[in-house]
Amino acid sequence: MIVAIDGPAGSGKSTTAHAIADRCNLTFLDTGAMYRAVTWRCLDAGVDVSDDDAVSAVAERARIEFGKSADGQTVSIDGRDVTRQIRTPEVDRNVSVVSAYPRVREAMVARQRELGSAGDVVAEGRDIGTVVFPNAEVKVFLTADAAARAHRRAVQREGGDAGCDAGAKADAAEEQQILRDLVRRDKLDSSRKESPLKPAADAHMIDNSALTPEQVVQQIVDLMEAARAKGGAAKAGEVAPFDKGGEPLSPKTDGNEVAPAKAGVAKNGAGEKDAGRPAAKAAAKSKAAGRMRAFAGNTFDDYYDHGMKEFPLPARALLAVAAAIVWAVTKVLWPWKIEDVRLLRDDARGRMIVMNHTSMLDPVVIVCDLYFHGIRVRPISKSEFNKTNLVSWLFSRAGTIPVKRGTADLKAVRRAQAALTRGECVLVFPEGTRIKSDDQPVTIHGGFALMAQMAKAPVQPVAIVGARDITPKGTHWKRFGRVFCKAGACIEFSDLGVRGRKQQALRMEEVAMERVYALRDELRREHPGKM
Ligand SMILES: Nc1ncnc2c1ncn2[C@@H]1O[C@H](COP(=O)(O)OP(=O)(O)O)[C@@H](O)[C@H]1O
Ligand SMILES: Nc1ccn([C@@H]2O[C@H](COP(=O)(O)OP(=O)(O)O)[C@@H](O)[C@H]2O)c(=O)n1
Repeated sequence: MIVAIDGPAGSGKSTTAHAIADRCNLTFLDTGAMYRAVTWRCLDAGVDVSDDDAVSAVAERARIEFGKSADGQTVSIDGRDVTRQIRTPEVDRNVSVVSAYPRVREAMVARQRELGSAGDVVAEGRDIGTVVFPNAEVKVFLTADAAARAHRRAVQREGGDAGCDAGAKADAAEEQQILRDLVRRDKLDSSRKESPLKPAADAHMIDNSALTPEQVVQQIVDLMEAARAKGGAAKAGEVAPFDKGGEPLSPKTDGNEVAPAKAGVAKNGAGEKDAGRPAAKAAAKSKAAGRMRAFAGNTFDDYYDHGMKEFPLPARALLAVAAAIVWAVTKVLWPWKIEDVRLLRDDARGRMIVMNHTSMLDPVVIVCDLYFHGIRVRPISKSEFNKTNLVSWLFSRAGTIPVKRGTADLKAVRRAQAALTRGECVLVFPEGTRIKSDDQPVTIHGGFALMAQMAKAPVQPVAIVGARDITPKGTHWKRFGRVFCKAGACIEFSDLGVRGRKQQALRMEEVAMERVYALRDELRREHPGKM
């Protein structure tokens, strides 16, 4: 299970996350400590924190590790233990500037996913529920009023603990200064362009101004239990989820792995035991984590296994240029428009997008539109397309995941699951082939529901009309013409009204395709003559 705790400074995230990790035997991931460590490294090395490039270079090169000591968790950067150094007022004052740089965030998020990859994590920070683990089963946004938070921090600086001692006092002038710094940092964190501090749409808000730490922990443990009951852990005899190595997951893991584990994260009392778990073992073996290096002999599989934002720089640059060209050309030749596009763009979660299939323009529309809104889409493509190395090369850089049709291609299922869990969208055409006329027989391939279910991701229906007309049956000529798409609301497994994983997957197949065809029919009514 992944538990995401976000909130402003001094709201009790670390205290709460630490206690939950201890109580529920989860890995504790303190993401703020990572931004602090980078900030400390820059200050220590005399790097100007207002220099985006210089700071980003430090972050991209940094090796950040967590460890354990008698006092709790330790953090080191490039081999230096900086557990205490990262908590100074100087780091406090500079960390929000450092954490606002996009390349710093990209490097930290990749490392956080890597550290959390074996699953069973409680991670705390500012963007955990929105960006780092958007498919976390439990998301909490902790708040407390600013004066209470400043008081807690002032007491903490003086070696006390407001959580244990409600009457603890701190120096009033110091407290005022902390309050000013904290309000300034909250403002910077909430107003930055990249991953600002904000609650995820599905986060539970907990204002703990008047709650004890124990009460907060209990509330979250209750939410975890409710989530577990709702998710209905995979039962014996039903669809068995698979880990990265192809082994069925143990009942304790839940398929929420995002990428394989590497050593270095402090696990609360479960280190050795976990190393023996099949999922963790297999994950440790795989290479699918962290940024890929350019010209390092990357294979096609490396591309299928990595997040698109982890592709090497030349591949990302190529994709940006290709997306811009394809967008411009298709907009001129077949002016296309997506109705209700907000439903697609304004959701940070990894979603399984399902669509009717009429032409090669269909994936282009979705992939390009979402690309320019920061959302990466992985189309599932027939492996028959990959006839030559050149095609495989191009398709792998475009983010496609190949599937061997007519087989239970578990590799493709696991790759799609990993992509969804990372927060990427996966695009599937369940009709399997381009449908050129309404009397063409259609067989729906339902694997998409299983992939979504394993990643605990919703399914989003989309329909397209008009694209069929640009390549009429029997010709290769392309006609000009307008193309219309329409996005539907996400369908959640929990809203299907059926119990049991198998039944839910079957129902999802039906409901999702019904919605796709209902959207298509609406488009046909709105744009008479478009098929
Ligand atoms: N519910 C609470 N009531 C009172 N004090 C709290 C509460 N939760 C945390 N604290 C105290 O506030 C201080 C800051 O908490 P911390 O967990 O470090 O916050 P954050 O990680 O959000 O910055 C700590 O000394 C902690 O013991
Ligand atoms: N996920 C995260 C975590 C922290 N941060 C940044 O790192 C700073 C320090 O985070 P922290 O969690 O250690 O801060 P406190 O809440 O403990 O004071 C924050 O003010 C943010 O600027 C972030 O941008 N994203």
